[in-house]
Amino acid sequence: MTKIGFIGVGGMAQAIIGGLLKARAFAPADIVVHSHQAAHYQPYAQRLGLTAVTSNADLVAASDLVVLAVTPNVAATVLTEIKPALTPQKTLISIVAGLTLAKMATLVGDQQPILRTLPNVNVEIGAGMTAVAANTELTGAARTTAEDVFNVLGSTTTLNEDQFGIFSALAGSSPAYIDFFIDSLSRAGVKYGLSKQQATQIAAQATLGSAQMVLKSDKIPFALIDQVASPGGSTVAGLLAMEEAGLMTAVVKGIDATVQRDHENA
Ligand SMILES: NC(=O)C1=CN([C@@H]2O[C@H](COP(=O)(O)OP(=O)(O)OC[C@H]3O[C@@H](n4cnc5c(N)ncnc54)[C@H](O)[C@@H]3O)[C@@H](O)[C@H]2O)C=CC1
Ligand SMILES: O=C(O)[C@@H]1CCC=N1
Repeated sequence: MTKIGFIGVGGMAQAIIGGLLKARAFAPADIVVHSHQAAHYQPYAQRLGLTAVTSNADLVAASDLVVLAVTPNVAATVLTEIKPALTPQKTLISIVAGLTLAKMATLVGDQQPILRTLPNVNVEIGAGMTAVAANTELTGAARTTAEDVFNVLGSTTTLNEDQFGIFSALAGSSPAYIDFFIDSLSRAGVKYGLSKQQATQIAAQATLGSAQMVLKSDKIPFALIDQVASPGGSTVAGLLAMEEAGLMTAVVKGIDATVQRDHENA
């Protein structure tokens, strides 16, 4: 059986592991974990029945797929550390925002098959959106095996690396922005007397249904807006007030700041 190892067991690694376990894509024991704080990963591994190892090198030795899930500031150090344990039979999968295939190859060698990915947190419930880019060493069955890790966790799209920055903003960071929007809707509901719990359920379901409608419909979002905004009705009044407060500009400015920081971190 293919074994998948995670270097770094923070929020994102746990979202991926949770999604893989829910999809029954890997047996718990075939998921190997290590991070620099035993107190964090050992109880987690024990609770889920994962295999915990005590060093990054041991993790690489025990894994066919090695997922780099550390923060960007330590990624280069970790790749240099694991280089001696990597072989061309193993696939290195990075989820680190801003870390290019070329930079990884300089640290672990040109022969290493590598898949650069950018998943989002919704992989945890099988509703993720993940960008993938493979280097020239990753081909055939090995590439399929690596990409399938993310196919079982939701949708995937192959992207040129120069588009990872905008993808990271639109899909990687946006769950936080969409949660912000849902919370704003829900807070408005509380203002009008709904309980926070009920208002959040209503706002979240309306957001979910609207996203599904955009994906299923052949209409663009602007046409769907017109379908909701009845002539002389309440929705158009709300839309105009939101736009007067600068909703679209606020969203685009937020994405600009996200993309800029992603470039700075690269
Ligand atoms: N949070 C998200 O929604 C997304 C995060 N990412 C990327 O995922 C990566 C991890 O992000 P988070 O999980 O949010 O961060 P996090 O801070 O929750 O997790 C980082 C993990 O790395 C471990 N670590 C640090 N130094 C280490 C070392 N030398 N050896 C082994 N493990 C070490 C930490 O103990 C921790 O478990 C980042 O590179 C980020 O860019 C990518 C897409 C989405
Ligand atoms: O905030 C971050 O840096 C990462 C990248 C995409 C989502 N979270």
